Amino acid sequence: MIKAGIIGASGYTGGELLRLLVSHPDVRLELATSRSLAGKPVASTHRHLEGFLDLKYENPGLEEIRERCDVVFVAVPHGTAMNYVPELLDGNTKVIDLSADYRLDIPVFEKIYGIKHSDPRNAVYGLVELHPEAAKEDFVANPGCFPTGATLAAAPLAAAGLIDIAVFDSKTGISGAGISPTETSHYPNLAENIVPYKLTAHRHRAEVVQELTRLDGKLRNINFTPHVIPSIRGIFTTAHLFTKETLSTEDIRGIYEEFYRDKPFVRLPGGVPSLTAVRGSNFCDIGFEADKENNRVVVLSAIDNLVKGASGQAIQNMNLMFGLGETRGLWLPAAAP
Ligand SMILES: NC(=O)C1=CN([C@@H]2O[C@H](COP(=O)(O)OP(=O)(O)OC[C@H]3O[C@@H](n4cnc5c(N)ncnc54)[C@H](OP(=O)(O)O)[C@@H]3O)[C@@H](O)[C@H]2O)C=CC1
Ligand SMILES: CC(=O)N[C@@H](CCC(=O)OP(=O)(O)O)C(=O)O
Repeated sequence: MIKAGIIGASGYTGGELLRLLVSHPDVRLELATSRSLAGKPVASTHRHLEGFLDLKYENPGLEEIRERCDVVFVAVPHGTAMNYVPELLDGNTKVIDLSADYRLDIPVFEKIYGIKHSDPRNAVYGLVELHPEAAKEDFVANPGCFPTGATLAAAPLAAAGLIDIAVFDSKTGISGAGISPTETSHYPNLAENIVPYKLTAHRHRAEVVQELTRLDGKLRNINFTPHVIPSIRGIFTTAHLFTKETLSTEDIRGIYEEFYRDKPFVRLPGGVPSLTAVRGSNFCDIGFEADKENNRVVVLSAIDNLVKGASGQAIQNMNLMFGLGETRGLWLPAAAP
């Protein structure tokens, strides 16, 4: 059994890691850390786990965490994960970081986040569908939630060198903002509302640019605008991809089917994808339609931000890093109505 630990287990992605790992056939949950809740039962705050685990939150030193765990998921805010990762990697423990600290080249990270990086190491970007080499690593940077949905929506056309301009319009549920309440998450501000933010310069744009330009070095014009919607989970992305050639919907289907062949968590169900069809699952559902008149392809993607956008994708990475089947413990349908 793989002994797994979670740093930052009291948060939303921590809770989702616990939910998925508690029934993973090859994992034993060894450790859930919290600075503020040490000594309290994990199920006293993650109420959905009542009856599933006896763990109590702990707050041990990094050396002890390393000794007790074969894998550690770091689920703390960006700018703080880099305080944990170097010492965790100072042994045989594998580490998957859910924060943004190791997703970008360091100069790009420092510019976008305004944070001085304290650790010079690089990590593989763990978007498994594009980076199978992550399986060979002991340390993986788990992708951002918006970039997962946006990059998967555009990757096949980028890899074919067909995109001229990419415009991503994404809508997220509020759990993307983490467990601490904010003005935006206050019920009267969000219910019956839609809140666009960081209209032209959201920090996740850099991840989408990094990944799409890896696929097509000539692609320059990449735009991203996020919105918060009054739902708890899910990211729905509408990508307007202006193409260099006129494509038909059938052309696009051929390109996407070929690109995502043997990628179990990307589905092309036909028609318009739905957040409810992926909620609680590790799937990314993609739909598309050609607008021949304007050389535009509209691609739609739906993910659960806490699963494919964070904790599920982290477990997908863990499975591959330990030589397990990619879908192990993750082959679950959505909690649709
Ligand atoms: N929510 C989402 O949809 C996604 C989140 N992520 C990333 O995953 C990471 C975790 O996100 P999320 O679970 O939403 O965050 P939360 O705010 O819900 O939880 C983070 C937890 O980390 C602990 N923490 C906070 N500050 C520090 C610190 N300075 N040092 C150590 N521990 C700290 C807190 O626990 P305590 O105070 O009990 O110690 C807190 O419960 C973040 O980097 C986030 O950006 C990535 C993809 C999607
Ligand atoms: C609604 C909301 O605030 N979402 C967050 C993104 C979610 C997140 O956790 O970002 P990472 O994937 O980089 O960790 C934001 O816009 O900053």
